[in-house]
Amino acid sequence: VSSGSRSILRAIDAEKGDVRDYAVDLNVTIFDAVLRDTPATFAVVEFFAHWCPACRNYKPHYEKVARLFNGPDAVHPGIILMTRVDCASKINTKLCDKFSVGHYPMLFWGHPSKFVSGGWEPKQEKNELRVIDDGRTADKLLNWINKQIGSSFGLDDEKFENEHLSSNGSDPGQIARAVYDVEEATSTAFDIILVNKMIKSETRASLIKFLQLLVAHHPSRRCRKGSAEVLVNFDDLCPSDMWSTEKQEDSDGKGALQNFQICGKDVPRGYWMFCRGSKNDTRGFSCGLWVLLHSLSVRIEDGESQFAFTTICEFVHNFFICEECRQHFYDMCSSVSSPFNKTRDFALWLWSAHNKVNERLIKEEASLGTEDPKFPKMIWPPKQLCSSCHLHRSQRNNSIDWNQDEVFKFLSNYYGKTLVSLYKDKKILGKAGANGALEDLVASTNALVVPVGAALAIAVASCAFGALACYWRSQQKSRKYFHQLHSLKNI
Ligand SMILES: Cc1cc2nc3c(=O)[nH]c(=O)nc-3n(C[C@H](O)[C@H](O)[C@H](O)COP(=O)(O)OP(=O)(O)OC[C@H]3O[C@@H](n4cnc5c(N)ncnc54)[C@H](O)[C@@H]3O)c2cc1C
Repeated sequence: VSSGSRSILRAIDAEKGDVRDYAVDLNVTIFDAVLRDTPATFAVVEFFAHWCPACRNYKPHYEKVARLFNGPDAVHPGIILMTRVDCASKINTKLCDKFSVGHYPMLFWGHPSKFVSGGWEPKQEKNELRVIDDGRTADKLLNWINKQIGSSFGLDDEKFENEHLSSNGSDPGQIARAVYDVEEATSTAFDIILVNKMIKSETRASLIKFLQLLVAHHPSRRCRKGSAEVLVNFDDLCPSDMWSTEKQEDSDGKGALQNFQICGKDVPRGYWMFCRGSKNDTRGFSCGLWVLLHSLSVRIEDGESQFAFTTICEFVHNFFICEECRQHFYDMCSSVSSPFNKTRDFALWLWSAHNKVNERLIKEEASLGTEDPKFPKMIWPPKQLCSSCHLHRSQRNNSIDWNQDEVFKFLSNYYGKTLVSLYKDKKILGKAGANGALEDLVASTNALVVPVGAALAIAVASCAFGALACYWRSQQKSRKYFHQLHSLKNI
């Protein structure tokens, strides 16, 4: 779930008495955004009225089904978004009229996008939404759904015994679901940085460099936008005394960044679509971080490859809170002797570094029994994903001989185009308003607007440094003007 997902998650997390609500409460203000941006393939919308006794009695049935599909603990995540709209709430009157709601509860089924700016007419032949006519109990509703999509979901399905959690080892299309994980990993990485107070004088520059890389090359537009906002307001958001005792008292130690969401407030949390493990606590963030790093590595230009290399090495070293991981990664970074000057070389280096980690973990996890049985570590990509990448297996040490041109081609496609192929945030930024300059800036993928290497040069920005610098300068000017005005008023 993306846009509106914070409200969704709040709704999902809301505890009402002891009964947890899984269905997402929608109203007219968030209806389109939530349905437009959910990563789920299907949606159910229940129109009801809070005063209607039949609706009250129906609620536990609906919730039993919603439990399977909604929320971070969903048994079958990312397939169906279950929502409800209270037609007795005045603001929703027009919305309910659009769907010709004639009785309560009335349930609709369809592709989420078909609900957006849409409606339903009883007599229209080509209705793209269907009324669920046989969903009066949880059993019946789930049966109806199973018939629509050929599934065999059961009300008693438990988390992680999930036949739909297909291992992503053989289907290249699966990576398209990871764009939401990359957003979640980015947000999580920044949360970790804040909670652990990792922005220090010696790590600031490396964070700024990483933000630059994100502004220019993050596969998600809203993460590019958020990163640009952090970057241009860096001094305000991350003042050098941000962890001082005084500041901590009034801001829980997170400084002005506390309420800032690097990828916007609506990114999915706790979902891990591509990176969801079949056991609790496997995969998730570290998988999402790898996917983010690979996706950056194939998006950079040749001329940025050395910058990307040092930036990622420093980021992992300073901010990846897994001591063993960052130490191993740092060792691999340190063993590189000559600078990168091609995207290809850096992308292949990162791929090979990841495979070295995989190789180590294959043995380690097998001996400790800590592997995720559905997602065993492997030297990657397996033949099923890219047969042309494999030349043959060397007899001597059983290692794989790779066709590196093919591997690079595969990586570029997989972490480039395919990763963003299902992405739905195209309209997320809305109209260019006060932040127009910033929005233009992140409008296109690979909008390289910050001259890479100019990290701190933004602080002495001239417009020659591009749109971001211009934007930063205009911010500074209005800020200065505001301060002057403020001091004048005080006089
Ligand atoms: C920088 C970094 C260093 C780490 N170091 C360690 C460590 O030292 N010890 C440790 O226990 N854990 C380490 N981890 C965590 C570990 O690598 C895994 O992320 C974690 O175990 C979850 O594994 P996973 O099955 O989700 O697949 P991951 O290894 O996280 O991979 C995610 C996805 O990337 C794809 N992939 C796999 N291999 C490659 C490759 N070579 N190139 C491109 N794509 C690939 C696959 O689709 C896979 O599903 C590290 C993580 C990161 C981000």
